Amino acid sequence: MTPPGPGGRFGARLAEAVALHGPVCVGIDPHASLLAAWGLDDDVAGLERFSRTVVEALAGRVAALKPQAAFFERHGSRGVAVLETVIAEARAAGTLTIVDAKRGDIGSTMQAYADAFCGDSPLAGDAVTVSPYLGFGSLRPVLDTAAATGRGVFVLALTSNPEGAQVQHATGGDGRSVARAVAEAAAAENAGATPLGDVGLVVGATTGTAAREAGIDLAAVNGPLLAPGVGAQGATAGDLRDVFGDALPAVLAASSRDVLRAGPDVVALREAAERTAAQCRAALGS
Ligand SMILES: O=C(O)c1cc(=O)[nH]c(=O)n1[C@@H]1O[C@H](COP(=O)(O)O)[C@@H](O)[C@H]1O
Repeated sequence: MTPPGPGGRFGARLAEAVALHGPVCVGIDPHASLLAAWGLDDDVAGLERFSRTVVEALAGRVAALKPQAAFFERHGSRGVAVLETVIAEARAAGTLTIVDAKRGDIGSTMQAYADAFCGDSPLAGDAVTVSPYLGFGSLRPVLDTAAATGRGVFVLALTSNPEGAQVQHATGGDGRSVARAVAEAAAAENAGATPLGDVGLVVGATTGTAAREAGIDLAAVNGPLLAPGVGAQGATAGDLRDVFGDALPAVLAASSRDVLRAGPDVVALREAAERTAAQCRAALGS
């Protein structure tokens, strides 16, 4: 049975949210060091206070929130329960969530991940990040479940970390790099969708001209382009132009620590998110 989705197609809902709030997604990454900086203990109560403060500060004010599952999982099942609360509270406030879980496995297991993150489960947000390194085809269950429930999928293509290049720029027998093959497979999923398809890519804001050099036509992907790395990893809003070229209208810049450092004061968190959104809007000309 197809579980009920969150309402409407993801690509369209994201485009609407970006038009309203700007092209920025704020990551909820409750690092132990951030909990300490906020005067909270590194335990489930601290995690919950931190995460709910971010939702209270930013829900209804940013295009999307991106909880990083690892920071919840490191607290065990009670941490995962906090992640479920974050997803539910953001949804109640009408704010999209991208659950950053970066899952990837053989197809039969991928269906279980699809059920968890795109099905009738409290861990299902509006979109999920996935890893294509068991083969793009292994993602089929999550692509199909997401499509059936109105959710989105962000597939790693050119990640923001320097080590990613070793795998992502490797060339296959057909002469295409791994990243280019991933981008073209995503484009095939999004063919004909307007204004944006539901299968996005992750392309780090730190990757400079790598996409162009690899012959990747990011505009042809016709899906949202999640660009982490703005702020703490050294990328600026201005770098987005170089990275994305004529694909800029599809970009959703992501920043976590750079915004979260402004907390725990909710007004300061809002100002930090607004500042990032204004810089990205200016850089993207949107
Ligand atoms: O999928 C992601 O969001 C992601 C992909 C990537 O290539 N690089 C990357 O940093 N991320 C995530 O984006 C967040 C970056 O956090 P900050 O560096 O604090 O802004 C982390 O949760 C990362 O796991």
